[in-house]
Amino acid sequence: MESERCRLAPVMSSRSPGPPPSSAPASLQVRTADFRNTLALVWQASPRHAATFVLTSLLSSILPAATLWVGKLLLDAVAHAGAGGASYTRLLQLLGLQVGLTVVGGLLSTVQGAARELLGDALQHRTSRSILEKASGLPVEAFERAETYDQLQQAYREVGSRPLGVATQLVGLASALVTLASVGALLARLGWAVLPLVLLAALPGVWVSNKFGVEGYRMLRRQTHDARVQNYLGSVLTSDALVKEVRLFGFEPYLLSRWREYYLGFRRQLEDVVRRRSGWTFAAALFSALLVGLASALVLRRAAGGGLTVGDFSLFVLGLAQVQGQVGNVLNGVSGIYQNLLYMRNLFGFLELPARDLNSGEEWQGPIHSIEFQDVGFRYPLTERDVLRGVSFRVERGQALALVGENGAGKTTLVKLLTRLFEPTGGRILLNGQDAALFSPRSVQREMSSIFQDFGQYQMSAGENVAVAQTGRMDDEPGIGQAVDRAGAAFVETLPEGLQTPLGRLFQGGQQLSGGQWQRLALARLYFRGASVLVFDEPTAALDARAEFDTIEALRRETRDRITVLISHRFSTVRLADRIVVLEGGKITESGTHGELLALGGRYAQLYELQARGYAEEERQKAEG
Ligand SMILES: Nc1ncnc2c1ncn2[C@@H]1O[C@H](COP(=O)(O)OP(=O)(O)OP(=O)(O)O)[C@@H](O)[C@H]1O
Repeated sequence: MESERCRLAPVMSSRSPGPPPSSAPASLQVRTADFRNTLALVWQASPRHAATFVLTSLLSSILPAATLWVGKLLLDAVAHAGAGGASYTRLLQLLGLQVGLTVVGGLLSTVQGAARELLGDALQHRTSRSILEKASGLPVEAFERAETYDQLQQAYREVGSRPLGVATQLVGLASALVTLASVGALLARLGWAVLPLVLLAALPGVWVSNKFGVEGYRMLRRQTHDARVQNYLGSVLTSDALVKEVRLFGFEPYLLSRWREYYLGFRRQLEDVVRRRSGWTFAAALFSALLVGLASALVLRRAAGGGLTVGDFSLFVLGLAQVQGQVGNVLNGVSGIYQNLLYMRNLFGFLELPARDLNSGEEWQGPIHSIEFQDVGFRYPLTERDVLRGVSFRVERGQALALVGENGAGKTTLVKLLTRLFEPTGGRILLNGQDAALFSPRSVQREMSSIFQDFGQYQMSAGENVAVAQTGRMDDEPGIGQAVDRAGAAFVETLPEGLQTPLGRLFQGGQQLSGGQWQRLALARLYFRGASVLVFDEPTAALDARAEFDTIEALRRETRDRITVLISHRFSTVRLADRIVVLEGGKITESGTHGELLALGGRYAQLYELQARGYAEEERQKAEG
């Protein structure tokens, strides 16, 4: 059985890798669809703020040309004022216009910033919710694959900035085009070659930034899996669940050195990219400076010939910076949208994972009276070995069925099939004589309750730890109390706030429980759901002798009008079952009552003898000691 409790959230690294190495490059069609979907995502997150953001951005985009023109008029007017060419009133009018433009610009940019911030927040919330909704609809098997964790991690990383990035860059692109066209028209007046030279000067820098943007993305994409391993190593060092083992065995230095090895690998790749990018960036800057110098020389030649006013020259100097900036914005906008869409694929890729509709199929009604496995086989996805083969048995209401077998025999897998977390890959399961596959998993699961070997220890209140089994009855304190009593979890009453006491070490004020106490609470959770099938996977593993006895008594009691399925390595528990099934290598090798199996003298008898001998030896040593 895999230990899910030890699988820790990947939270330790500052790296932000892209998609996994296996993801194929998306076609143009996919990119176009992603683009549309991203914009839809942004719009739906908050139409009001999205519209405000677009409008204010576009209005702002015409301000630079207007400011340049008014500035030129003002300078020319000042130059002529001395010679009586412009009155003080005229100068004041132009100044008023300039101040007015600045005020409008400030207002637009304030509203734009506020709209962008609120839009970003709404977008982050909406995208996170989509991811969580998707994750909650994924089949259990998806959580048993490393790829799912890669995709989930990548999707989460893109939540914050990418969708807003695409929208901002698109709006920025449109605004830059408007500014470029208007300022470009003003510059074109200064000579036919000036504008093309200035435009050309902006290109190399943008090309370099685009080239290395894509390269950076590919680098992160290659590193995704290793970064997750690194995260895991870091989280082992900071895990409350593992700290005891780590300290005792003293393998912190080993973990740290492996963690650092991964870092050094990432570092080498980063250094390579930074080195090449720096060289290219410098070359681009050099080329750009040459072209700008040429354009300036052309303008100065015209000035020397008396063909330019002071205002025109100032327009050239300021316009040059504007055009360069805007060409950069246009091209960076295009490449930025492209790059952000690469990352958005990670998010959409995750959101497109096939979900399992737990509600598809007929609605199961009423209690389950009988369960029959008919020649059931199972193979985990992407593996090549059947872990269950030709499994057949029947169990009815009022009976307890025990599954026995060595580690890895297939007991938990069988329970996963029974509880419809997985579907058999061969044979069928009959419930009350009807094929379980016809009914929706969710409706069948309502009739089942379980305590798994790796049961949850939820960092919530004690009451919530029980009531999550049936959230419709969250406030049913008497019901929760009864379940707690049935599970022998009386310690809950001694907690500072009773059922309201927060549990676990993760959050402030949380009370930590012992392994056995957590297990009793998980039992209470099992009882809280009024199910007709109860599944106990190692229910006494963490319990002391007294608690084990209580649990066995409870099992007897609970079985009377239900079906109980029990997995245990403790024969003291197993022997009470009405029917015992022995699994070996995924096949049933023996089945019968405790007495029958002992009489048979097979595998069961052998394992039982072994355990009994162990107990007898213990007793003898105690007596002697
Ligand atoms: N998610 C999985 N993907 C692939 N193989 C799996 C998966 N889970 C379990 N297995 C394999 O299936 C086999 C049966 O595992 P299972 O957990 O059912 O055994 P078990 O009898 O419950 O063992 P234990 O007594 O140790 O809990 C094992 O060989 C195991 O490696």
